[in-house]
Amino acid sequence: MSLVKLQGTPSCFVCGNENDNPRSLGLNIFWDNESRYTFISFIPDESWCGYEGMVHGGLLAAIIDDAMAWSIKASDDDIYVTGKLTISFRKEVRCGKKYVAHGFLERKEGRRAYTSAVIKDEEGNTCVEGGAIFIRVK
Ligand SMILES: CCCCCCCCCC(=O)SCCNC(=O)CCNC(=O)[C@H](O)C(C)(C)COP(=O)(O)OP(=O)(O)OC[C@H]1O[C@@H](n2cnc3c(N)ncnc32)[C@H](O)[C@@H]1OP(=O)(O)O
Repeated sequence: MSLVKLQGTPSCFVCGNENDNPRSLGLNIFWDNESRYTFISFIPDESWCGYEGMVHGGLLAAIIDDAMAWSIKASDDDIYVTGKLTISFRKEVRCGKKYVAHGFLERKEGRRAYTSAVIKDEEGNTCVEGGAIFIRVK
């Protein structure tokens, strides 16, 4: 692994900082230059829950969205917004356990960027899978 820390977006709910967005999760985004994916490590706390002890799926979708957005940004300064987001929850994500998210840029076609992402637990099990089409803003 050869991880580079990306700057984050100060106001972002996922990768922002507490000064610009007190409600941000404040997650650090890294880019792996060798494997060419984003790397986000996190340990959810109880405030992330839907059902008790189980992390809210919408919040996991936000992390997946960010992991994919940054997989484009790592090699492209243009602004892309999420046009279509798909997500599959394969295994519950529990508060207090450690997880990693990876986002991959698959390909670009015109203004579209096709991406994918996963969230895995410490044992390497895939808990969440995502895919998205991002659209480059004119
Ligand atoms: C990396 C740093 C930042 C990290 C933090 C932020 C990450 C978070 C990312 C987000 O969550 S962004 C917020 C959620 N997304 C939005 O609010 C986007 C709202 N939608 C729009 O603004 C417009 O619908 C959009 C800019 C996506 C498209 O409108 P346009 O009028 O510019 O495009 P147009 O409709 O002409 O379509 C352009 C191309 O995109 C394609 N397209 C548009 N929407 C699509 C869609 N939903 N699914 C698939 N393809 C789509 C469309 O078919 C077409 O393909 P072709 O060029 O090949 O003809």
